[in-house]
Amino acid sequence: MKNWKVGSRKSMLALTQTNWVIEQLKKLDAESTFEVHEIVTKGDVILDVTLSKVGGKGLFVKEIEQSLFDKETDMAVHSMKDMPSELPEGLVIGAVPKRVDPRDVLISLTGKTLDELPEGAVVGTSSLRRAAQLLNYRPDLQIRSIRGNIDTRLRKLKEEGFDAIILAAAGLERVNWNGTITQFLPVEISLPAVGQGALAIECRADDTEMLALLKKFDHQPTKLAVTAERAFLHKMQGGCQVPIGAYATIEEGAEGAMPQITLTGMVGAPDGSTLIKHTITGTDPEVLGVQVANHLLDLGAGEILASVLEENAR
Ligand SMILES: NCc1[nH]cc(CCC(=O)O)c1CC(=O)O
Repeated sequence: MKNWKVGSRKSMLALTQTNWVIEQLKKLDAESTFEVHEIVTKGDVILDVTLSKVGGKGLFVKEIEQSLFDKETDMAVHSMKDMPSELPEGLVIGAVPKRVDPRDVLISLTGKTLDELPEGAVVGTSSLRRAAQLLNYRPDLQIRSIRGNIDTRLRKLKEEGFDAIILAAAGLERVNWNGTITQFLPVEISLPAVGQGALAIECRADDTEMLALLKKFDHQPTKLAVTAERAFLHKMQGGCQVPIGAYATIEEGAEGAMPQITLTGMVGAPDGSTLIKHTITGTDPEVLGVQVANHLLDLGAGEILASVLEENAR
């Protein structure tokens, strides 16, 4: 019998995810109770600046991690894509639940798909990754920054003159707003952010009781895929504010054989002029992430990322 304290951001999406995780954990451990602690992060406070310019990794997780260290909370539910590729010493990801749809989606007021949007249409996104890929596919589009939680962005779509906005399918699915989606963008056009569609449950590395509970909730194929994507991100030295995407799929091996991981990585110039992508299949997620990253670095990804960092410093 234990009362676990669960840290969460205050947004509708964060609280929905946290409550969903709690429901699942209750099924695995009927003895325990859980209480949610709402925590405001830097990313929630600074809303008027493009994410890539706010700077610093882990904008949405730092304050929550501090509360874990201070033992004000015992676990925290994050969107995996908001997690920096390296965790602070003393904290671990205790469970990676099964991933939901990893794709980006287009939401347009007129119901027009990406191919049908008129010449010069205004598309809202503050993600350099999404901008790079959209402009590479449709150089005529105008990309405009849009910030805020998903409810705010859907309101701005209507009120601020966007023809369309791009969001993650996962967030909309979790809050039951799939009905707003006009088009699921194929990963060949918009490679998702590292970890998109997955959750990370973070806890203290020495909390064996918590770890034992979370272990039951871990989804191995998702963990393998996300590990490969995050190894790639780490080698590219990127946070969530860089024009980097990665997506891994898992093919279960025959009886006793290792699952096959197919990882695609992407780095793009935010103006869409250059897009570098590469896919490799292997069995070791860490090795695979580094291999894909090294291949992209050989093709000039380092120069693209350096010029983005320079742009942000201005
Ligand atoms: N950038 C913010 C963010 N962080 C996690 C999600 C939801 C999707 C997910 O969990 O992968 C979103 C919204 C979005 O990108 O549309």
